[in-house]
Amino acid sequence: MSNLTDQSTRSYTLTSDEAAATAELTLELAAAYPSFGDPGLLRDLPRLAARLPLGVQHFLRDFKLGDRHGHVVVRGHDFDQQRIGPTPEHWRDRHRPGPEFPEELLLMLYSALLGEPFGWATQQDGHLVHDIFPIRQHENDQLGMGSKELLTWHTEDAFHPYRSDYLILGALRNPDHVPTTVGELDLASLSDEDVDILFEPRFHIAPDESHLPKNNTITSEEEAARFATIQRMIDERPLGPLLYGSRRDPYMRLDPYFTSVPEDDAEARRAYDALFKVVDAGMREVVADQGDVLFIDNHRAVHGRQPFQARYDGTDRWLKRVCVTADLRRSRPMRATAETRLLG
Ligand SMILES: NC(=[NH2+])NCCC[C@H](N)C(=O)O
Ligand SMILES: O=C(O)CCC(=O)C(=O)O
Ligand SMILES: [Fe+2]
Repeated sequence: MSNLTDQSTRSYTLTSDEAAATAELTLELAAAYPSFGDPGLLRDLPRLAARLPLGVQHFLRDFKLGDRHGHVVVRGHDFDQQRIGPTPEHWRDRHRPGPEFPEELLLMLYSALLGEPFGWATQQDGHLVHDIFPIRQHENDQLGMGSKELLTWHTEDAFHPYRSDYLILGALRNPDHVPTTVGELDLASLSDEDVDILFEPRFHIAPDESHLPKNNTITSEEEAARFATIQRMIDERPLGPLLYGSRRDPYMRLDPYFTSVPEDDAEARRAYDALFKVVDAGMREVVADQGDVLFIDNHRAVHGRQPFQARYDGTDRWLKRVCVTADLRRSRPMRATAETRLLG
Protein backbone atom coordinates (compact mmCIF):
# COMPACT_ATOMS: atom_id res chain seq x y z
CA MET A 1 0.00 0.00 0.00
CA SER A 2 1.34 3.39 -0.88
CA ASN A 3 1.58 6.06 1.75
CA LEU A 4 2.41 8.76 -0.77
CA THR A 5 0.38 11.88 -0.15
CA ASP A 6 -1.74 12.92 -3.09
CA GLN A 7 -0.19 16.21 -4.08
CA SER A 8 -2.21 16.91 -7.20
CA THR A 9 -3.67 20.39 -7.22
CA ARG A 10 -7.25 20.65 -6.06
CA SER A 11 -9.03 23.52 -7.67
CA TYR A 12 -12.36 25.24 -7.90
CA THR A 13 -13.17 27.11 -11.08
CA LEU A 14 -15.70 29.91 -10.83
CA THR A 15 -18.51 29.84 -13.36
CA SER A 16 -18.74 33.02 -15.41
CA ASP A 17 -21.75 34.07 -13.31
CA GLU A 18 -19.82 33.49 -10.10
CA ALA A 19 -16.82 35.40 -11.46
CA ALA A 20 -19.04 38.33 -12.45
CA ALA A 21 -20.81 38.36 -9.07
CA THR A 22 -17.47 38.22 -7.24
CA ALA A 23 -16.02 41.08 -9.28
CA GLU A 24 -19.15 43.14 -8.66
CA LEU A 25 -18.98 42.47 -4.92
CA THR A 26 -15.37 43.60 -4.67
CA LEU A 27 -16.09 46.78 -6.64
CA GLU A 28 -19.01 47.56 -4.37
CA LEU A 29 -16.86 47.06 -1.26
CA ALA A 30 -14.00 49.13 -2.66
CA ALA A 31 -16.47 52.01 -2.95
CA ALA A 32 -17.93 51.39 0.52
CA TYR A 33 -14.71 51.06 2.53
CA PRO A 34 -12.02 53.71 2.35
CA SER A 35 -8.95 51.55 3.12
CA PHE A 36 -7.58 48.72 5.22
CA GLY A 37 -7.19 51.25 8.02
CA ASP A 38 -10.96 51.20 8.51
CA PRO A 39 -11.73 49.10 11.61
CA GLY A 40 -15.25 48.56 10.24
CA LEU A 41 -13.78 46.55 7.37
CA LEU A 42 -12.07 44.01 9.63
CA ARG A 43 -15.21 43.83 11.73
CA ASP A 44 -17.40 43.17 8.70
CA LEU A 45 -15.17 40.66 6.87
CA PRO A 46 -17.02 37.46 7.90
CA ARG A 47 -20.37 38.97 6.99
CA LEU A 48 -19.05 40.19 3.65
CA ALA A 49 -17.34 36.85 2.93
CA ALA A 50 -20.75 35.22 3.31
CA ARG A 51 -21.66 37.00 0.07
CA LEU A 52 -19.00 35.10 -1.90
CA PRO A 53 -20.30 32.27 -4.11
CA LEU A 54 -21.42 29.39 -1.90
CA GLY A 55 -19.36 26.85 -3.85
CA VAL A 56 -16.12 28.73 -3.08
CA GLN A 57 -17.07 29.15 0.55
CA HIS A 58 -17.59 25.39 0.87
CA PHE A 59 -14.40 24.66 -1.03
CA LEU A 60 -12.24 26.84 1.24
CA ARG A 61 -13.90 25.75 4.47
CA ASP A 62 -13.32 22.11 3.43
CA PHE A 63 -9.67 22.97 2.73
CA LYS A 64 -9.29 24.43 6.20
CA LEU A 65 -11.27 21.90 8.21
CA GLY A 66 -9.97 18.89 6.26
CA ASP A 67 -6.39 19.79 7.30
CA ARG A 68 -5.09 17.47 4.61
CA HIS A 69 -4.05 19.33 1.49
CA GLY A 70 -1.03 21.62 1.31
CA HIS A 71 -2.52 23.88 -1.31
CA VAL A 72 -5.64 24.56 -3.39
CA VAL A 73 -6.46 27.01 -6.17
CA VAL A 74 -9.58 29.02 -6.94
CA ARG A 75 -9.50 29.87 -10.64
CA GLY A 76 -11.39 32.06 -13.02
CA HIS A 77 -11.58 35.45 -11.29
CA ASP A 78 -12.12 38.43 -13.48
CA PHE A 79 -9.35 40.89 -12.62
CA ASP A 80 -9.92 43.97 -14.78
CA GLN A 81 -6.54 44.59 -16.41
CA GLN A 82 -7.47 48.06 -17.62
CA ARG A 83 -8.50 49.25 -14.19
CA ILE A 84 -5.56 47.65 -12.39
CA GLY A 85 -3.12 49.36 -14.73
CA PRO A 86 0.57 48.63 -15.21
CA THR A 87 2.61 46.52 -12.80
CA PRO A 88 4.39 49.05 -10.55
CA GLU A 89 8.15 49.48 -10.34
CA HIS A 90 8.19 49.31 -6.55
CA TRP A 91 5.77 48.78 -3.66
CA ARG A 92 7.24 51.75 -1.80
CA ASP A 93 5.63 55.20 -2.06
CA ARG A 94 2.55 53.95 -3.87
CA HIS A 95 -0.73 55.74 -3.36
CA ARG A 96 -2.98 53.43 -1.29
CA PRO A 97 -5.51 52.14 -1.81
CA GLY A 98 -4.39 51.69 -5.42
CA PRO A 99 -6.52 50.77 -8.44
CA GLU A 100 -6.21 47.09 -7.47
CA PHE A 101 -7.97 47.67 -4.12
CA PRO A 102 -10.94 45.47 -5.17
CA GLU A 103 -8.58 42.52 -5.72
CA GLU A 104 -6.88 43.17 -2.38
CA LEU A 105 -10.32 43.17 -0.76
CA LEU A 106 -11.08 39.84 -2.40
CA LEU A 107 -8.06 38.29 -0.69
CA MET A 108 -9.24 39.82 2.59
CA LEU A 109 -12.66 38.21 2.13
CA TYR A 110 -11.01 34.87 1.45
CA SER A 111 -8.83 35.30 4.55
CA ALA A 112 -11.99 35.55 6.66
CA LEU A 113 -12.97 32.01 5.61
CA LEU A 114 -9.65 30.68 6.97
CA GLY A 115 -8.93 32.94 9.94
CA GLU A 116 -7.80 36.52 10.44
CA PRO A 117 -5.49 38.52 8.15
CA PHE A 118 -2.35 40.03 9.66
CA GLY A 119 0.88 41.70 8.56
CA TRP A 120 4.40 42.40 9.76
CA ALA A 121 5.71 45.74 10.96
CA THR A 122 9.06 44.53 9.58
CA GLN A 123 7.95 43.60 6.06
CA GLN A 124 6.97 45.83 3.10
CA ASP A 125 6.65 48.82 5.41
CA GLY A 126 3.85 47.18 7.38
CA HIS A 127 1.31 46.84 4.57
CA LEU A 128 -1.40 44.28 5.23
CA VAL A 129 -1.49 43.10 1.62
CA HIS A 130 1.92 42.45 0.09
CA ASP A 131 3.03 42.94 -3.49
CA ILE A 132 5.03 40.35 -5.34
CA PHE A 133 6.48 41.59 -8.61
CA PRO A 134 10.01 41.79 -9.96
CA ILE A 135 12.12 44.76 -8.91
CA ARG A 136 15.34 45.23 -10.87
CA GLN A 137 17.43 46.07 -7.84
CA HIS A 138 16.38 42.74 -6.25
CA GLU A 139 16.61 40.50 -9.31
CA ASN A 140 19.20 38.21 -7.73
CA ASP A 141 17.78 38.29 -4.19
CA GLN A 142 15.93 35.58 -2.22
CA LEU A 143 12.84 37.77 -2.10
CA GLY A 144 9.42 37.73 -3.67
CA MET A 145 10.72 40.66 -5.74
CA GLY A 146 13.50 38.54 -7.26
CA SER A 147 13.36 36.94 -10.70
CA LYS A 148 16.70 35.67 -12.07
CA GLU A 149 17.33 33.17 -9.31
CA LEU A 150 15.26 30.26 -8.13
CA LEU A 151 13.31 31.38 -5.06
CA THR A 152 14.27 28.43 -2.90
CA TRP A 153 11.38 26.59 -1.28
CA HIS A 154 10.36 27.63 2.21
CA THR A 155 7.69 27.81 4.84
CA GLU A 156 6.62 31.45 4.91
CA ASP A 157 8.33 33.22 7.83
CA ALA A 158 9.59 29.82 9.04
CA PHE A 159 11.85 31.51 11.61
CA HIS A 160 8.92 33.09 13.42
CA PRO A 161 6.74 31.47 16.12
CA TYR A 162 3.73 33.52 14.99
CA ARG A 163 4.09 32.82 11.26
CA SER A 164 1.03 32.40 9.02
CA ASP A 165 -1.24 29.40 9.17
CA TYR A 166 -2.23 30.11 5.57
CA LEU A 167 -0.89 32.22 2.72
CA ILE A 168 -3.12 33.58 0.01
CA LEU A 169 -1.49 34.49 -3.31
CA GLY A 170 -3.69 36.18 -5.88
CA ALA A 171 -2.39 36.53 -9.44
CA LEU A 172 -3.31 39.88 -10.94
CA ARG A 173 -1.27 38.86 -13.96
CA ASN A 174 1.32 36.28 -14.95
CA PRO A 175 1.82 36.65 -18.70
CA ASP A 176 4.73 34.19 -18.93
CA HIS A 177 2.99 31.58 -16.74
CA VAL A 178 5.83 31.60 -14.24
CA PRO A 179 5.30 28.68 -11.84
CA THR A 180 5.15 28.82 -8.10
CA THR A 181 6.61 25.62 -6.64
CA VAL A 182 4.90 23.64 -3.88
CA GLY A 183 5.88 20.58 -1.92
CA GLU A 184 4.55 18.50 0.92
CA LEU A 185 5.97 15.89 3.25
CA ASP A 186 6.06 12.20 2.37
CA LEU A 187 6.52 10.87 5.88
CA ALA A 188 6.88 7.25 4.76
CA SER A 189 10.23 8.11 3.15
CA LEU A 190 11.79 9.04 6.50
CA SER A 191 13.05 6.66 9.16
CA ASP A 192 11.33 6.73 12.56
CA GLU A 193 14.61 7.66 14.14
CA ASP A 194 15.05 10.70 11.88
CA VAL A 195 11.46 11.80 12.48
CA ASP A 196 12.06 11.69 16.23
CA ILE A 197 15.11 13.91 15.85
CA LEU A 198 13.27 16.35 13.56
CA PHE A 199 10.67 16.84 16.30
CA GLU A 200 13.40 18.03 18.68
CA PRO A 201 14.65 21.65 19.01
CA ARG A 202 17.97 21.08 17.26
CA PHE A 203 17.70 23.43 14.26
CA HIS A 204 18.10 27.13 13.65
CA ILE A 205 16.22 29.08 10.96
CA ALA A 206 17.35 32.68 10.54
CA PRO A 207 14.97 35.48 9.49
CA ASP A 208 14.83 35.90 5.73
CA GLU A 209 15.88 39.19 4.19
CA SER A 210 12.40 40.58 3.65
CA HIS A 211 12.37 41.37 7.41
CA LEU A 212 15.64 43.31 7.41
CA PRO A 213 15.80 47.11 7.78
CA LYS A 214 17.49 47.38 4.38
CA ASN A 215 14.32 46.07 2.75
CA ASN A 216 12.02 48.51 4.54
CA THR A 217 11.77 52.28 4.72
CA ILE A 218 13.11 53.67 7.98
CA THR A 219 12.79 57.34 8.73
CA SER A 220 12.72 57.44 12.54
CA GLU A 221 14.15 55.74 15.62
CA GLU A 222 10.72 54.36 16.34
CA GLU A 223 10.64 52.63 12.98
CA ALA A 224 14.16 51.32 13.49
CA ALA A 225 13.13 49.87 16.88
CA ARG A 226 10.59 47.58 15.20
CA PHE A 227 13.44 45.39 14.03
CA ALA A 228 14.73 44.64 17.54
CA THR A 229 13.01 41.24 17.76
CA ILE A 230 14.29 40.23 14.32
CA GLN A 231 17.80 41.30 15.31
CA ARG A 232 17.51 39.31 18.54
CA MET A 233 16.58 36.20 16.55
CA ILE A 234 19.63 36.76 14.35
CA ASP A 235 21.93 37.24 17.37
CA GLU A 236 20.56 34.55 19.68
CA ARG A 237 20.10 31.86 17.01
CA PRO A 238 17.29 30.05 18.83
CA LEU A 239 16.94 26.33 18.11
CA GLY A 240 13.60 24.76 17.27
CA PRO A 241 12.13 21.62 15.70
CA LEU A 242 11.48 21.23 11.96
CA LEU A 243 8.50 18.90 12.43
CA TYR A 244 5.72 19.31 14.99
CA GLY A 245 2.11 18.41 15.64
CA SER A 246 1.00 14.83 15.04
CA ARG A 247 3.82 12.28 15.04
CA ARG A 248 1.90 10.30 12.39
CA ASP A 249 0.98 13.30 10.24
CA PRO A 250 3.43 16.08 11.08
CA TYR A 251 3.40 19.74 10.18
CA MET A 252 6.65 21.26 9.00
CA ARG A 253 8.66 24.45 9.30
CA LEU A 254 11.44 24.66 6.75
CA ASP A 255 13.61 27.19 4.99
CA PRO A 256 16.85 25.45 3.99
CA TYR A 257 18.43 28.61 2.59
CA PHE A 258 18.37 30.14 6.08
CA THR A 259 18.80 26.96 8.14
CA SER A 260 21.79 25.87 10.15
CA VAL A 261 22.42 22.78 12.25
CA PRO A 262 24.87 23.01 15.16
CA GLU A 263 28.23 21.64 14.00
CA ASP A 264 28.51 19.15 16.82
CA ASP A 265 25.11 17.56 16.11
CA ALA A 266 25.78 14.95 13.43
CA GLU A 267 22.50 13.14 14.07
CA ALA A 268 20.48 16.29 13.51
CA ARG A 269 22.46 16.93 10.32
CA ARG A 270 21.69 13.45 9.02
CA ALA A 271 17.96 13.79 9.79
CA TYR A 272 17.88 17.24 8.22
CA ASP A 273 19.59 16.03 5.04
CA ALA A 274 17.08 13.18 4.75
CA LEU A 275 14.14 15.56 5.23
CA PHE A 276 15.52 18.03 2.69
CA LYS A 277 15.89 15.27 0.09
CA VAL A 278 12.38 13.95 0.61
CA VAL A 279 10.70 17.35 0.36
CA ASP A 280 12.91 18.48 -2.51
CA ALA A 281 12.11 15.34 -4.51
CA GLY A 282 8.39 16.04 -4.10
CA MET A 283 8.45 19.65 -5.33
CA ARG A 284 6.12 20.43 -8.19
CA GLU A 285 5.02 23.43 -10.20
CA VAL A 286 1.71 25.23 -9.87
CA VAL A 287 1.06 28.15 -12.17
CA ALA A 288 -1.05 30.88 -10.64
CA ASP A 289 -2.23 32.45 -13.87
CA GLN A 290 -4.09 35.72 -14.15
CA GLY A 291 -7.35 35.35 -12.23
CA ASP A 292 -6.15 32.48 -10.05
CA VAL A 293 -5.87 32.60 -6.27
CA LEU A 294 -3.51 30.08 -4.68
CA PHE A 295 -4.05 29.08 -1.05
CA ILE A 296 -1.13 27.52 0.81
CA ASP A 297 -1.37 25.72 4.13
CA ASN A 298 1.82 27.04 5.71
CA HIS A 299 2.12 24.03 8.04
CA ARG A 300 1.68 21.40 5.33
CA ALA A 301 3.33 22.85 2.26
CA VAL A 302 6.51 24.68 1.39
CA HIS A 303 6.60 26.91 -1.67
CA GLY A 304 9.01 28.83 -3.86
CA ARG A 305 9.21 30.17 -7.41
CA GLN A 306 11.02 29.23 -10.58
CA PRO A 307 13.46 31.78 -12.01
CA PHE A 308 12.15 33.94 -14.83
CA GLN A 309 13.05 36.78 -17.14
CA ALA A 310 11.53 40.01 -15.83
CA ARG A 311 10.21 42.57 -18.29
CA TYR A 312 10.24 45.83 -16.31
CA ASP A 313 7.81 47.41 -18.76
CA GLY A 314 4.58 47.47 -16.74
CA THR A 315 3.41 44.05 -17.94
CA ASP A 316 5.31 41.97 -15.36
CA ARG A 317 3.92 39.16 -13.26
CA TRP A 318 2.10 40.64 -10.26
CA LEU A 319 0.81 38.70 -7.27
CA LYS A 320 -0.81 39.96 -4.09
CA ARG A 321 -0.14 38.16 -0.82
CA VAL A 322 -2.05 38.00 2.45
CA CYS A 323 -0.89 36.25 5.63
CA VAL A 324 -3.63 34.52 7.63
CA THR A 325 -3.61 33.32 11.21
CA ALA A 326 -6.15 30.94 12.72
CA ASP A 327 -5.54 32.53 16.12
CA LEU A 328 -4.80 36.22 16.35
CA ARG A 329 -4.38 36.12 20.11
CA ARG A 330 -1.33 33.90 19.93
CA SER A 331 0.67 36.86 18.60
CA ARG A 332 -0.65 39.34 21.16
CA PRO A 333 2.79 39.68 22.84
CA MET A 334 4.09 41.14 19.58
CA ARG A 335 1.19 43.45 18.75
CA ALA A 336 1.26 46.90 20.30
CA THR A 337 -2.50 46.93 20.85
CA ALA A 338 -5.23 44.31 20.60
CA GLU A 339 -6.58 46.06 17.50
CA THR A 340 -3.39 46.23 15.48
CA ARG A 341 -2.90 43.58 12.81
CA LEU A 342 0.84 44.21 12.53
CA LEU A 343 3.38 42.05 14.34
CA GLY A 344 6.65 43.55 15.44
N1 LIG B 1 14.13 30.80 1.25
C1 LIG B 1 13.72 31.99 1.00
N2 LIG B 1 14.03 32.52 -0.11
N3 LIG B 1 13.01 32.64 1.88
C2 LIG B 1 12.51 33.98 1.65
C3 LIG B 1 11.16 34.00 0.96
C4 LIG B 1 10.73 35.34 0.45
C5 LIG B 1 10.16 36.27 1.48
N4 LIG B 1 9.12 35.67 2.26
C6 LIG B 1 9.64 37.56 0.85
O1 LIG B 1 8.60 38.03 1.21
O2 LIG B 1 10.28 38.15 -0.01
O1 LIG C 1 6.22 34.30 -6.50
C1 LIG C 1 5.72 33.30 -6.03
O2 LIG C 1 5.06 32.51 -6.72
C2 LIG C 1 5.91 32.98 -4.57
C3 LIG C 1 6.60 34.10 -3.84
C4 LIG C 1 6.97 33.78 -2.43
O3 LIG C 1 7.13 32.68 -2.02
C5 LIG C 1 7.19 34.83 -1.48
O4 LIG C 1 7.13 35.99 -1.86
O5 LIG C 1 7.44 34.51 -0.31
FE1 LIG D 1 7.03 32.70 0.21
